[in-house]
Amino acid sequence: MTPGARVAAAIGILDDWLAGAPIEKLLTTWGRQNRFAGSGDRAAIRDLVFDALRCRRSCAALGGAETGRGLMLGLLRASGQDLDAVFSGAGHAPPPLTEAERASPRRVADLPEEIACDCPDALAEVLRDSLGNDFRPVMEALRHRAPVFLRVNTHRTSLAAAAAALAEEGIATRPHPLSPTALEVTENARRVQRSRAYMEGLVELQDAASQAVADLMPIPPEGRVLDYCAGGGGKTLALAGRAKARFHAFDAAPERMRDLPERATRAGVGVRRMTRADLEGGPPFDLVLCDVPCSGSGAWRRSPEAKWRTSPDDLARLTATQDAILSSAAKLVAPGGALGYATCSLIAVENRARVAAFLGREPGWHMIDERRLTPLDGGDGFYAAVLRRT
Ligand SMILES: C[S@@+](CC[C@H](N)C(=O)[O-])C[C@H]1O[C@@H](n2cnc3c(N)ncnc32)[C@H](O)[C@@H]1O
Repeated sequence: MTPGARVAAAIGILDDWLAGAPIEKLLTTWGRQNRFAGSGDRAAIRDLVFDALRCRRSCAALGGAETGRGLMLGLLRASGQDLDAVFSGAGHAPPPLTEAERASPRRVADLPEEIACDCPDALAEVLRDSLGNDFRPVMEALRHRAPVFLRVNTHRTSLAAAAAALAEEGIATRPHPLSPTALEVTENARRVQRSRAYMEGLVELQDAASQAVADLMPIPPEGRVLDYCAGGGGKTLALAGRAKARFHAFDAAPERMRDLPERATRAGVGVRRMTRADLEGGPPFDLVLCDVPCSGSGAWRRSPEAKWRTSPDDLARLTATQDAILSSAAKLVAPGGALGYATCSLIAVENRARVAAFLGREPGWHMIDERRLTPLDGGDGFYAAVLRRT
């Protein structure tokens, strides 16, 4: 496909997204309906779409309209590309620029602050309150692609040996200060999932801040550990890779854990999936981690759709769920045991405020550790706290 044809495809997908369709579904449908497009074309179109979504407000302002065409025009204008070469009208390329489009603003720096930093209107106030002086730099960081990180399975290998195995396959990495198990991929990230190191379980794809959250959890040697919101098991495996203990995983939507046994086998660790009945009848745990559902605002670089589709009502529903999860999970912790709370959110009401509310309503707990990370630390934004039962 020509660059113009790729842009035309991205315009169509963005128009459907603006009409309310979910982005992953649109990209999959486009791939199915355009089987002539190779993997390079599909990846390039995906990049264009995600780049425009991250910067929706500024792209629309620079493109003169909040349409697929306006967003792509704004995106290409912001990166200084030759618009007439892409919007040529030749072949499958989009039609040439109109006079009005030529007259749109040219530089992101000339736009008002909240538009220039692509802050969603609906959450602007809570983001400003939560981030304080970091508001502008964090929102700016969220306008760009996230780095690719790997977690080295230190159960199987060392950081240096994993980096050497990846380098043999042309994948360049470097250690990252957020976690002793983290490698940042600096070249050929798209090769990772086909690499021997990945397939043999030496490394997993996992954000470095997510690894830092697992690092904060006090794993009792030989004790019983429960990942209470296990999902695909990213945190479960990060915990199990770190220490010898008996690891268990639970999720209110058990189907989310379906790949966990295969991933655990690849990593060479044991994880037992639990049902609600197992939890109700079983002995307590020495550590229970609640990696709760949240706005995902710390991960908006990877999932930019959520940046524009999360409302204050969604936040209210999420905080109620977070409170309920903390209260249920606390009942599963043994005396003297620990309760971990984690979100990939930058919004204070989902973070420290939830822990404070829990400590206010449940006697016999105190906080022993806490960490707040933003994309300025290099990885996704995360919040984690560890509470001890007295
Ligand atoms: C942020 S995701 C977990 C991600 C996962 N820990 C990881 O690292 O890959 C939150 C998970 O909580 C689960 N969940 C939602 N409500 C729950 C509840 N009341 N009890 C337990 N899990 C719940 C969701 O199904 C979802 O899989």
